[in-house]
Amino acid sequence: MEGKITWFNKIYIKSRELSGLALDSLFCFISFSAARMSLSLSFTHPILSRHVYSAVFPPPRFLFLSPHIPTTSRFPILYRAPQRATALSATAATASIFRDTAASASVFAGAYALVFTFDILTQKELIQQNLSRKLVHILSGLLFAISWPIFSNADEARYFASLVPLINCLRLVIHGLSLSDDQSLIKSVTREGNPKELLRGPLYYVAMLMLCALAFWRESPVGVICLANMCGGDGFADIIGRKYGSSKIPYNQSKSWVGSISMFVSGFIISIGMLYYYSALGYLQLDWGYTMHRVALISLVATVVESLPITMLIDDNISGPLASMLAAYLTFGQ
Ligand SMILES: C/C(=C\COP(=O)(O)O)CCC[C@H](C)CCC[C@H](C)CCCC(C)C
Ligand SMILES: Nc1ccn([C@@H]2O[C@H](COP(=O)(O)OP(=O)(O)O)[C@@H](O)[C@H]2O)c(=O)n1
Repeated sequence: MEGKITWFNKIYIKSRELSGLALDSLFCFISFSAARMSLSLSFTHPILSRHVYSAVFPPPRFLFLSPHIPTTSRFPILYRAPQRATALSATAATASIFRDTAASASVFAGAYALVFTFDILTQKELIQQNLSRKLVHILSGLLFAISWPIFSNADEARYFASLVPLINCLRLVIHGLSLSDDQSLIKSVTREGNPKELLRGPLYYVAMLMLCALAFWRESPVGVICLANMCGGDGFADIIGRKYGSSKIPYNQSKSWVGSISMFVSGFIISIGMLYYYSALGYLQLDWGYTMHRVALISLVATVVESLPITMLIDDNISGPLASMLAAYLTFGQ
């Protein structure tokens, strides 16, 4: 089946060189119909370097072999992926800059609001300080990754988005060195209220957000999977492991089986959720059969690395994300 399909796509590509839109549409329609009729058609074609869809999760409404022409999304605030390299006119470029500046400001305001909200909840003793910090850990990175589609389709959009973690890195350094005092930040983000704590876990965490936005952005599954495991997986490992983790891991008495299992399950579920979000907006074309297996492997790698007794050598906000990034890059190849 796979060999025949490879020949089919070679014919399709040749026909695209020789014919016009008519044959192009015909082949795409036939390919699309064949793909949807199969139970789990999945192949990667070296020329196309694409994964086609399984019929289980029908692809978003666009031609799965050809890039999709941007259309107005069901959610006008979110941009669908640009499917053909369209030269941006000067007007469009200016509009993109305004759009991305506004998006950066909004996301930055969201970051402030998130930390301020949990500070108030902690001050009013509505939630414990440890839980507050972990919820900030879980929500900050995931909401940051979820916000990426509000930026424009311009190539520079990722740099505007990365301004937010960059400014937060500066904020953490300034307050971590006690050059200025921000008790709201210190209480929401540190364990014992020591400003110097800002220079370790939180700083590495925000640096990873910036790295994922710059290096992978919306067009690669690697960044969102990495953040799903660092933010969601590690966050729930702490919350559930701290509460129910009586049975410790033999090689690391500060970590528990329940905590690690929680990390694996939440990292996997949140990764799939993020990938489906980006797939639904047209940024990713995934075969869900293979994707599920790959994501499970990546979450397992992240969980094992997080369980290792190496925190004194390297913070788990560095080791975990880097391990996830490497595993995701090797399995997804992009
Ligand atoms: C508590 C945090 C990290 C500590 O991790 P660990 O030591 O417990 O392993 C998270 C620190 C978050 C930071 C202060 C704020 C980051 C904001 C982010 C760049 C943008 C979020 C935007 C979104 C729309 C809320
Ligand atoms: N795999 C894990 C991870 C954390 N935990 C629990 O969560 C607490 C904090 O975990 P951690 O040291 O990784 O915290 P962070 O470095 O992520 O802030 C641990 O002391 C454990 O009680 C667990 O039981 N199992």
